[in-house]
Parts: sequence; structure tokens; C-alpha cells
Amino acid sequence: MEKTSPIMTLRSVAKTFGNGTVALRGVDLDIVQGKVHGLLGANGAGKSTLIKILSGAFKASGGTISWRGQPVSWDSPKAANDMGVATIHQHIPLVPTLSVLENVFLGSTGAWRLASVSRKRFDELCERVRYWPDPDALAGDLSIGERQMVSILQALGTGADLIVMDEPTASLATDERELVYATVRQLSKVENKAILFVSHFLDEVMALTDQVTVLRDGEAVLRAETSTLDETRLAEAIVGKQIVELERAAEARIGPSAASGTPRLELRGLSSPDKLMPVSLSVAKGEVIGVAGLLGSGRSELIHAIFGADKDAVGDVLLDGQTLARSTAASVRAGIGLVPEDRMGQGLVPEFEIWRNLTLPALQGVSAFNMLPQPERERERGEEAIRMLSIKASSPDILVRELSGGNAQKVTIAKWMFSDVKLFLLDEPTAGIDIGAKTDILRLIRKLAGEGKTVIIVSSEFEELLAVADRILVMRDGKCIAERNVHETSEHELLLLAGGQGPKGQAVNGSGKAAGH
Ligand SMILES: Nc1ncnc2c1ncn2[C@@H]1O[C@H](COP(=O)(O)OP(=O)(O)OP(=O)(O)O)[C@@H](O)[C@H]1O
Repeated sequence: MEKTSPIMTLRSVAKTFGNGTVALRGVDLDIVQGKVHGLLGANGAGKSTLIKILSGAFKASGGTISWRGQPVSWDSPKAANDMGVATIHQHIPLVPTLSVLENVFLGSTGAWRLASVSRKRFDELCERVRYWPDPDALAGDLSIGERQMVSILQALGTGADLIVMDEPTASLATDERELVYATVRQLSKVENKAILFVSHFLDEVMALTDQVTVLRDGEAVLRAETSTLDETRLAEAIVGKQIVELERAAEARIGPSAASGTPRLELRGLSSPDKLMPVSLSVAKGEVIGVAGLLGSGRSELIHAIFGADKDAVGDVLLDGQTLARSTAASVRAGIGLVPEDRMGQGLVPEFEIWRNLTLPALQGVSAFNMLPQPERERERGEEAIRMLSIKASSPDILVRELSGGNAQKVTIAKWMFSDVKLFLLDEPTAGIDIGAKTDILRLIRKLAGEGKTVIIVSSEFEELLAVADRILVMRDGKCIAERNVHETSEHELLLLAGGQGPKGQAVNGSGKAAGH
């Protein structure tokens, strides 16, 4: 086969779900060996549906798929896999109780149980992508970034010629993203693999891909060589003309001061062995604190320790001057809400409607005499959330399992919006969210702050922190190494600090002093 002819061709591929939702309306796609093909679109545009069809998880309702020039009809992911298509799904379903090595060779029927054989193959795979995880580590103990790399090794281990990556960098920090990019380049340019790369990041699509398809409402509205495009053109295709930019409203903002009254949150020497060096911090009502740091910097560990989810953590967490018992139940009772990084663990009930999920943590607000939940008020809330966060759903009665990944993510955020939460802990709240909705979420965070709520937000996108936070803490190696007022820093400085090249010595941790005050 000639190098540039498509390895996979889709013609007029359509999908209508059982509930009548039309997810794809006749999509054409050509995927070529040795090339990286970017697939973009807003939340709910149909990307995951398309991927599930070409990886054998869903059956198309119409259209044709050809593989190396021959029409194919896959009836299972295994059939697609045997043919040479490996898919790395958004939720990275590694088996948490198995080791890295066992996960990498999970699907192989061969001799992966023979330690000597699998170790050798494992080493070869690691060598190919220049990434060497501990083969004996439990997958459940890995960070999202590490799991992502193990999933790539797993896909490679199947010997696939087409590797489909569904938002592989959504929750990754800059250095892990670089690792994924290097791997993608290696696989396409050196090993002549075809890569279908789904992403919400326009800059990485511009830098990494050769060709691009943009889906909007189930249709391919743009198909082009990447070199003929720019980010503006991509953004226009995704959202349909109107371009939304992250607001830099920070200039106009005067952050509240913890000096006035009892701080909403106080950390006194909060630490955890091997994970977090002591952090002391004082945060005011209505203040938004951004936590900048690369993966493994301790950013999520800080959030978990505050929430009482880290059993080994020591030190004090005070909410409105009261010391909290160190448990998640006590934190929730006191008014702390956590939106964790791992979407699968976000406490949505997939079989419940949007409205029911939304009001689970906040039944009081929709109940008569604080006792009887009133369904009309619950549905109204659902409608309000759909409007505020542009959730792509025709009504609040849609089940959460029928939503796209990004739209489900919006429901997890909306869930806390109506609750009695005083302190929000948001770990990567915009991972996997399209550019239009990102702005909605950042705006919502500022609205919550305006209502006197306090927010701590972790994000790998420092630009986002600059747009939304009053103060930014920089984490590195489990330490809080710097603190900046948002007016006094830049994305460049934060990148340098987080990456370890910036000035050291302004540690705000371990001193017993409330940082910044
Ligand atoms: N199992 C399902 N049943 C019914 N409708 C579904 C189902 N899965 C997806 N949909 C609907 O199909 C449409 C396309 O969803 P899809 O998951 O393909 O979007 P996406 O582009 O991958 O979005 P995201 O960026 O948020 O992951 C959405 O309207 C979604 O609600």
C-alpha cells in the first residue's frame, strides 16, 4: 500500500441513539498512515461517538467504513483491535488492582504471564516511547498522567497500525503533555502509524497534527491540512463563527483581604509524609486561590489533604475559625465541596437524570419546609444549570449516562453550584471542556466568589489561573514554593517556577506563618 493512501476511510457515517439523539449526521473521514489526524469539536459534537464506532464499541446507524481499502463492519472492540485499531479512551480504563506490566499486556492472549517474556517486551515498548514506568507499580496508585502513558504502551503492545487517542492530554501538565507529543511524533513519523488525536487544545492541534476534522452537531464542518489553518479558523469552526476568548478580567479585580475578619480557610502546617511538605495559608471569604504545578508537584495532594481525604495528613484545617475533624464526612458537613480530577470518581449517578444529580447534595434548597423535595423546583434547577453552563441536553430529564464526557463534567460542577458550600476545591475543573464552556466555568467561579464563596482551583493551564484567581500558589516536589498576587505574575513566570527553573527561596510553607498576610 502506498504510504499516503488512507488506512481507514469513513463515508457518510451516521449514528442515532435509542433515545432519538442524532449524534452523527453523515461524517466523512480519511486517516492516513504516518500522519496525525486531529479531531475537534465542542462538547457533545460527536467525537466520542465517532471514535466508539471506528473502534468497534458502537455500531453506526448508516454509512461505510473501509480498512486498507476493504469495507469492514466491526461488531466488537476486539474485532477492531485484531484488525489493527487500538483506542485509548478518555477514561483510561486500566485495572487498578493489577500492575503496570499486567495492564500493558492485559488484552494479549500470548505469554504475558511469563515474566521473562513480558519484561523483555515491556522494556522494548518503553524504549520505543522513551518512557520507563515501574512495571511492578499498581495501576491504581498511578497519577492520571502516568496512567495515560501506560495506556499508550498498552495500545502499542497490541501492534496496532491506527492508534486512536481520545483527549490524551486533557488532564496533563505541560511536561507530561510534551511526553505524549513526543510519543505521537515518534509513532507517526518514525514508525509510520496512523494517529487519530482528539483534543480541545487548539495550540497542540496546530503543533502536532497534519490534518484536521472539526465536528459540529454531528457534522464535519471543516476538513483540511493543518498547515492551511490557524487557531482562529479552528475556533470559528468549533463554536460556529463567534470566537470566545478567556477573559483577562484580573486587572479590574481587587482581591478580598483575609485581614478583614476571620479567614474562611486557614491551613496550619498541613502536611503528609512523602507527599506534601507543611503548608500554612490563610484564605478570605470570596477569594479565589489558584494552585499552579506540574503533575506530581503535590497540587492534588494539597486539595486532598484539605478535604480530609488523606488519612496520613497532619496539621490543622480551620473553616471560619473552627478546626475540622480530619475526615471527608466532616469536611462535607462543614461546607467544603470537592470536584476531583478523576472524572470517573466524581460521584455522578449515571442512571439518574441531570436534575436528580444536581440536587443530590442540596435537597434543602428545593424542599418544602426543608423536608419534602419538590420535583418542579428540582427541574427548574436543572434548566438553570443547562442554561448557565451551556450543557448540551434537550431537557433536565436526560440521563447523565447519555451526556458526552464534557457535558457530564459540567453537571459535576453545577452540582455544587446550588449547594450550601462555603469552600470549593476544584481539581482541573475545565479538563476536557470546550473553549466556549471554559469561559462559562471561569465566569461561574468568579460569580461564586462574588457571593462570598471561597475557591481553590488547581489547573495545568496557567492562563486559566491568571484569568480567574486572586492569588496563585506554585507547587513543586510536594512543596508550596512561591505565592504570587495575580497582578504580579505572568504565565511565563509560573511556568518557570513550576518547572523548577525559577527562583527558589520564597517558600511560603513550613514557616507557621499564614502565607501572604
Ligand atoms: N449512550 C448515549 N445515549 C444517548 N445519547 C448519547 C449517548 N452517548 C452520547 N450521546 C449524545 O450524543 C451526542 C454526541 O456525544 P459525544 O459523546 O460523541 O460528544 P463529544 O464530542 O465526544 O463530547 P465531549 O467533548 O464532551 O467528550 C451528545 O448529544 C450526547 O448527549
